[in-house]
Amino acid sequence: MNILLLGYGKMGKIIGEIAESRGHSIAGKINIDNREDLDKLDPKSIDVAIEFSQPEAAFENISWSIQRQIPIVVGTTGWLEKKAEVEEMTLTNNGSFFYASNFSIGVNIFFKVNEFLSKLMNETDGYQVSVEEIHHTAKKDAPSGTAITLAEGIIKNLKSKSSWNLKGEQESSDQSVEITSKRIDPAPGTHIIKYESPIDDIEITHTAHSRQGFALGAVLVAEWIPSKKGVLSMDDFLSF
Ligand SMILES: NC(=O)c1ccc[n+]([C@@H]2O[C@H](COP(=O)([O-])OP(=O)(O)OC[C@H]3O[C@@H](n4cnc5c(N)ncnc54)[C@H](O)[C@@H]3O)[C@@H](O)[C@H]2O)c1
Ligand SMILES: O=C(O)C1=N[C@H](C(=O)O)CCC1
Repeated sequence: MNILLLGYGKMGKIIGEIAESRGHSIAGKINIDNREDLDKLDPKSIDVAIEFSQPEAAFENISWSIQRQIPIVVGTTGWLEKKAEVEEMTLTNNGSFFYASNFSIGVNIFFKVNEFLSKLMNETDGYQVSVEEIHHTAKKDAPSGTAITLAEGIIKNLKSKSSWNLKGEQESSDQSVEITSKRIDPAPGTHIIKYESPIDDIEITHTAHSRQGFALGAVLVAEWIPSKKGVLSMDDFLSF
């Protein structure tokens, strides 16, 4: 496949290496300082675009791809206020759009464990749930997209919770899942769910040791998406 990399920073570079090692070619490596190179590309020669840029850039990159009928796999976080607009654009243009807050297979197993645990926690009172995420200091958004997905998984399953808040930025309440964001180098991504009570604590953790798992997941989805249409997610891609 011929893959366009929209965003060629820490993630784009690893994705490019993995894609080439799997026999793919790279149609372009687009960054903030060479966006004009997009106009030199023949959209028909591109099989799929992979977008890992930054929150302010994602919407424009996604729109560019969808309007040219190029399937797009998006990992950029922190732009979700525009997701409904992108979904509508995808359907209007008969395009293919895939977003995941986290492409690691391990994290997607962790998402399911989180949902199962939060369902079980309806059976008892007295535990206070919270989410903590730890990432490197260059990360632009907080909370992480993964922490938001985890909080949404809790809200969907734990009857006592209906919203989430970022500690130190937004007010907390009894109905809210509090998320704490920490920035410590070189953390590629750690997420902790804690249920605390005076008697005991229950804690589950996912720790990424590198960015390799995120990048491999994005390439696997890029290999899968060209034959698919519509608004797609990890639940469509994974069989668990
Ligand atoms: N979903 C996942 O699994 C996952 C995993 C890791 C990172 N991320 C997210 O991916 C994004 C990128 O992470 P990173 O660590 O590679 O960041 P990074 O800062 O290392 O790289 C971002 C790159 O985007 C480029 N960029 C900025 N504006 C652009 C534009 N208009 N068009 C094209 N490129 C542009 C920058 O020049 C930079 O090289 C972040 O939002 C991060 O949260 C998601
Ligand atoms: O390094 C980042 O930035 C990461 N972003 C994603 C998020 O916000 O959840 C995934 C983990 C790494």
